[in-house]
Amino acid sequence: MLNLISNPINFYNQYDLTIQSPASGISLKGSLAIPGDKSVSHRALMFGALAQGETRIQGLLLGEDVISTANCLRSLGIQISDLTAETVLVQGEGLEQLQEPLDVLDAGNSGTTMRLILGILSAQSNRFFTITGDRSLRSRPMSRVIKPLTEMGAEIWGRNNNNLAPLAIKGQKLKPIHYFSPVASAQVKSCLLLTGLMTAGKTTVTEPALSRDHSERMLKAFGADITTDSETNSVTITGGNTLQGQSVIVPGDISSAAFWLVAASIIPDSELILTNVGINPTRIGILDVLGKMGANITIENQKIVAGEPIADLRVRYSPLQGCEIAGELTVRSIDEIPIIVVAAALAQGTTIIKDAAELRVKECDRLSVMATQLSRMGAKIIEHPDGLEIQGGHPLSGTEVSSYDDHRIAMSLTIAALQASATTLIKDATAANISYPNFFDSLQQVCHL
Ligand SMILES: O=C(O)C1=C[C@@H](OP(=O)(O)O)[C@@H](O)[C@H](O)C1
Ligand SMILES: C=C(OP(=O)(O)O)C(=O)O
Repeated sequence: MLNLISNPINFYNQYDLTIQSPASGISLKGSLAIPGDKSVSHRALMFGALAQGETRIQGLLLGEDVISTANCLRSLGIQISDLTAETVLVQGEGLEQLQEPLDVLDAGNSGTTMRLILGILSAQSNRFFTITGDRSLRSRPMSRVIKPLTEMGAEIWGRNNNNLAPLAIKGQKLKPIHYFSPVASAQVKSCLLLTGLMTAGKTTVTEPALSRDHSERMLKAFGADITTDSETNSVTITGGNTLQGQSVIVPGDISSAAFWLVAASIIPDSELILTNVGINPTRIGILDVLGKMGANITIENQKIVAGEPIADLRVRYSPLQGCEIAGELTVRSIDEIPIIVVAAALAQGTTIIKDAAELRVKECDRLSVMATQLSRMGAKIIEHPDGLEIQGGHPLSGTEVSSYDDHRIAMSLTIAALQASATTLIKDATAANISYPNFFDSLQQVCHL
């Protein structure tokens, strides 16, 4: 644990972090309980709201994105108990019982909240809804869900030819479709599954590669009629089945564990144990990427909890080599690419990341921001339209960098700064609270001088 007198990690003010490289270096040691999975937390709240009876959620993530989902659902008339309690209770109202809110719903910074809720609202007949978000979310494409929803008969209006929030939705009775999504996106798939749940007949979504399948698993557990076809990456829901409230145990988020997996791999003499991490096969691209790079990670105490596989991950320092990441591996590590860029910058040799154009429409343009901010610290990165080429092994040195208010960039730059010489100032580092509220406390806990 850090001695506070010589603590090199300090908040410079309310938002910005400084990390000063200590002369003797640091190492990371200890055990961390990883906070709840963000994707699973959003779904537990939403499916609980649509179910009959009570849903009990243990391990809900208290990140700002999940709080946005809870606030939207409360504005739609759903009772949700104190989010800080060990078990959060959601009193479900059934499939089409949401109330018309008196004000604009606010999805904050959360793409998952906005896209999944659009699927629910579109099918709430004879009610009118408006939804917006923060500056980042108002610039993210919503036509990817509005287009298929409109094919089902939904009425949705927005800026930029019905693409950008604020959006207005008039709930309707809808008709089922078979949608061939041009992007592998769990948000598109989950949005349409939710609409399909409330629409008579069979709604099918086929995607070019399998995106995370938490909705399929959890909807099935709540009693929905869902079938999947792994050969065609298709999922079909038959509408009309009521959902029944369930007990959900949220696994630790592997996307949050990823920062520690990379940090301990690149910082000499480190060893961390990350407990109760979700290892759903659609989410563990980061383990495959780090495996290809030569990381030393072992998976221990595997078990299935509430329909999701979990395990403890032990990671020890190990010199990394560059590798290529493309195709379905990119899809399975999509949120981890920013921290993979840090691993690649400190690895020997070249890393090539392809098929990652989706990163340009996340909370910020994550390809461009990681390339520019890490290059300011001395990394050698070439940007391509759909990816990055990182020439590893160039030493990093501290300077002023910005998170662009993106949680994953904030945490990735923090880990890079631990291996940089001199002092790094990370503007808007507190963006980390979107998905990892105690990230900096955990960092203090495992940092050893
Ligand atoms: O469904 C989800 O919970 C998510 C899906 C992914 O987005 P896309 O569906 O846009 O790929 C991911 O990037 C996001 O962090 C969470
Ligand atoms: C892209 C992300 O989330 P969302 O799309 O829900 O804003 C993320 O958490 O990295």
